[in-house]
Amino acid sequence: MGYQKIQVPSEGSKISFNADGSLNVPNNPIIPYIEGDGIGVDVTPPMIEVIDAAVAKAYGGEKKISWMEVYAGEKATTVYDADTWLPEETLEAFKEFCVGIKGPLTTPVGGGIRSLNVAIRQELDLYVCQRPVQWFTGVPSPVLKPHEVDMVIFRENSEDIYAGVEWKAGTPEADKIIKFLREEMGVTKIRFPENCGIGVKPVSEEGTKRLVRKALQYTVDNDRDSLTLVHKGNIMKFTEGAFKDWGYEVAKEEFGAELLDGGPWMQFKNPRTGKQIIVKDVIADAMLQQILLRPAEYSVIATLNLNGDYLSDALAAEVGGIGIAPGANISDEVAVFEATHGTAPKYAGQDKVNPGSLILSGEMMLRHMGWTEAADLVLKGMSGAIDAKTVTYDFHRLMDGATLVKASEFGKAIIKAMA
Ligand SMILES: NC(=O)C1=CN([C@@H]2O[C@H](COP(=O)(O)OP(=O)(O)OC[C@H]3O[C@@H](n4cnc5c(N)ncnc54)[C@H](OP(=O)(O)O)[C@@H]3O)[C@@H](O)[C@H]2O)C=CC1
Ligand SMILES: O=C(O)CCC(=O)C(=O)O
Ligand SMILES: [Mg+2]
Repeated sequence: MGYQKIQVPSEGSKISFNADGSLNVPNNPIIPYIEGDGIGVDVTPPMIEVIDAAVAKAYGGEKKISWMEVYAGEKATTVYDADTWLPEETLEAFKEFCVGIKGPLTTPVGGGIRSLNVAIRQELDLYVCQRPVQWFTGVPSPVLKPHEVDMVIFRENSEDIYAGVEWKAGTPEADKIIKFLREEMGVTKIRFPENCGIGVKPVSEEGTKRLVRKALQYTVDNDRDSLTLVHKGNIMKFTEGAFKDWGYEVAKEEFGAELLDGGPWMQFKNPRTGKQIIVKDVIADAMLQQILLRPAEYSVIATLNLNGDYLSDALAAEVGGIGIAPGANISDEVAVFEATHGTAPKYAGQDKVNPGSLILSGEMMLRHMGWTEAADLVLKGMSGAIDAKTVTYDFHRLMDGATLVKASEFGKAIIKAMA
């Protein structure tokens, strides 16, 4: 399509799909990226530099990414107009080019615009938020055995209270919903019905099953030994509880899982390796304790949107913090890779923060594209830079004898360590 402000690179071509549903990645793919608000200016350039260096080293010039800037957030309001935060053509570009990456975008608390990050996930139906949590040797950690932390969160990305279906206290809309609940639905448990905000938590069978299906398939493909459904189903029975029940149903109906010792846990054999896979569930509050005290017992996690948000940052803290926690938002057609952290406004523009989260999101992107040699080099570079104790402020403040480097210098240290 013709774009208004987006400059499509003259070199390069689109990633597309083969008839069997696999990705067809040309040697010179065009990859759209959003720089991001706040520290976006600090982490996006090193990400591009590191990914380009890994691709060049892995393929000796045979492959190369053509980066294409697309706009969202504050930058969009300057490139387009003051009211345009998420241009339609940005979404179109992600759809057309199938694979992209983004820096963080600001969301005001309380009032103002709704989350652009959530809007991108909703508009493109990126229903899986995949966030791997893995420790790099030498990274400072508050847990005793950080090497035991190796989990992959599959967070449902399109439903739940996170979808933003809510009304402000005192508005006619909130009052109307409260009146309906009390007068037509017999609800007596709204403690203070006057001046009360109301939020809705949609959780569907379809939304749950497509997420859990992806998580179980990942468990099989990556020879993981368990999948844990994390929920608060004791309290929210028909949303979080239903998520658990539908999750077990997918395991039973689509993966042949059977009850383990009378249930509710289940098990099935990995059809690829013959190894046992346990499907279990843990209540969300207990899970926040479990991941600290018994991390070795958890591998793949499937959970609803808000739980997944909380778990992502909590788990990231165990392996060095959100400065190094990557992520991906994936649908059946489009994937947009994204750091777990936000815009950290107090550090914006200082070339100070850890670009590791976005760089590792880039690593996930390369793996998604099938460019595994380049992805492996990014991991090698990251490990090497940390081994050499050349680290940004977040690691430096917790590491003895380390050399403090800027965001851009950390990128260069990664590239140096790829050699
Ligand atoms: N996907 C997205 O785009 C996301 C956007 N946001 C948005 O970002 C804004 C700010 O949110 P906030 O709650 O402050 O959360 P942030 O993730 O932006 O920052 C919280 C703290 O995490 C640490 N941190 C974050 N990024 C890095 C990094 N790259 N390197 C090292 N440390 C880092 C800093 O800790 P310390 O102070 O200890 O140095 C920082 O103060 C909000 O508008 C929020 O809505 C939030 C999350 C995700
Ligand atoms: O969209 C936002 O502002 C916050 C999103 C967030 O924290 C996340 O997805 O992890
Ligand atoms: Mg978050």
